[in-house]
Amino acid sequence: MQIIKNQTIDQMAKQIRQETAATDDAIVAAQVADIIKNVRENGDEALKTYSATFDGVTPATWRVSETEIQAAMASVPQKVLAALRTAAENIRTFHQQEVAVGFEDTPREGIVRGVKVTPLSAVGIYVPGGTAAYPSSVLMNAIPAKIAGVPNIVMVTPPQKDGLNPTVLAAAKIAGVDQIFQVGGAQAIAALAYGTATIPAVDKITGPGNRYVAMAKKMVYGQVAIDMIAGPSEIGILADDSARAADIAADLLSQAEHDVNARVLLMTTSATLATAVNAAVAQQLETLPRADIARAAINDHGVIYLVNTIDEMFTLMNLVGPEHLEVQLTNPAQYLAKIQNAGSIFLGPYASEPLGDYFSGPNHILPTGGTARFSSPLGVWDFQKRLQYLQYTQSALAEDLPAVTQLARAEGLEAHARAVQTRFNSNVG
Ligand SMILES: NC(=O)c1ccc[n+]([C@@H]2O[C@H](COP(=O)([O-])OP(=O)(O)OC[C@H]3O[C@@H](n4cnc5c(N)ncnc54)[C@H](O)[C@@H]3O)[C@@H](O)[C@H]2O)c1
Ligand SMILES: N[C@H](CO)Cc1c[nH]c[nH+]1
Ligand SMILES: [Zn+2]
Repeated sequence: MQIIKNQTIDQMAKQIRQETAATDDAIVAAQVADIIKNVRENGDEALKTYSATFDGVTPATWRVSETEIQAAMASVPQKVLAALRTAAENIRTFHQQEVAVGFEDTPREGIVRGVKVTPLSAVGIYVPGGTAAYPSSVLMNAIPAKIAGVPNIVMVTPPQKDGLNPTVLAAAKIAGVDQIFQVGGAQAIAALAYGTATIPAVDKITGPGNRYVAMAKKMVYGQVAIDMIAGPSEIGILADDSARAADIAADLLSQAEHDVNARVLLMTTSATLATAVNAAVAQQLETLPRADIARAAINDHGVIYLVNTIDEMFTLMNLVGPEHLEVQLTNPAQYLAKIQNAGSIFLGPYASEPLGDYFSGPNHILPTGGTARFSSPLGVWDFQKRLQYLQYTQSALAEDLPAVTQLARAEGLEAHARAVQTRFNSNVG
């Protein structure tokens, strides 16, 4: 990894801003715009072309049948099913605490105002499947949707030459997904946004994916809602001399192996640790099955910042706003207050990032590319919406009438003033 040292905090901040901006690729944008247009105009025919081109296979049917799901379930080893079920339970107990409830109040006699919360009617969940299978992303998407009460959860995932990964289908069964379609990439996002003859249009699309998927979600926003930009994985680690180089290297590689575009950062006050982490990364890469992907990510998007103080680390990491942030500093919990921008935070020497990817309960669908400045982890809140309501008695209306008509006329909106006045007149009259 490149080591940045002997620079001022302003110089390092400038480099971080440049790296973050570089993730929004104009070539990808143009390609994805084309795919969306084609799917919108040509529906399933366009899906066939893109599946053949990008996935090397056009499935005989887009929809996965119940028989295929049952067969997949039967083929998954019991130990894997047990682990999936325990993970599902941990995710469920965590997310049940996120349920938003409405309220109703009576600010004065005769006035009732409130907010009612309702689930979205139909959501599309994207489950990645380009270079790896992601049963964990099925659980992370579908369980919060289920808790929110969404009646129609439509899953899409890229087709595979040998059929869909059985553990992905088992996870969908465990989580209660309603329909599964084998289509991936930007074309799947376009299909969910606009609908095709076989794939239903939904109200919101959630879930992670590579840069094509992330760009497509960004582009269909407005036609449908999206959860966030959840693109290629990222990890930022803050470490001092108390951290073990081998542990840091392992966690950096855990995210680097996702994608050649994954971003991995270490900020440390220790020059000795920086050198040791670099050596450990090189050594661990030698035995990693997905070394090619991880090496490309480390070489192209891997940086170690050697900083002067712990405060500098937090200032710079808040500029990055990484998807995952590990705090491997002495007494890590004391630093929570200093963190403003990060998707998910892992404190101390034992909270290794993959615990969050698979198992412990917090969601692994998280904002990337610096968007943790304004986005949050996927949660039950993403599958709920709010409606407001208001009711008045006649005497409450009489009391508020003068102020409301004043405000309407101050805006030059006479019809508004008359609407309220008329209601009052007709009711007294
Ligand atoms: N941010 C998060 O919350 C989070 C969580 C899990 C995974 N991830 C990320 O999800 C991604 C998974 O990526 P993946 O590639 O394995 O699966 P994917 O399903 O995201 O992407 C595969 C699809 O990309 C499309 N594609 C591939 N090359 C293309 C090209 N040249 N032009 C147009 N489309 C193309 C194809 O349609 C293919 O089906 C990784 O980047 C990983 O880091 C992010
Ligand atoms: N680290 C990914 C989010 O960036 C989530 C994941 C799923 N499986 C393994 N990892
Ligand atoms: Zn991961």
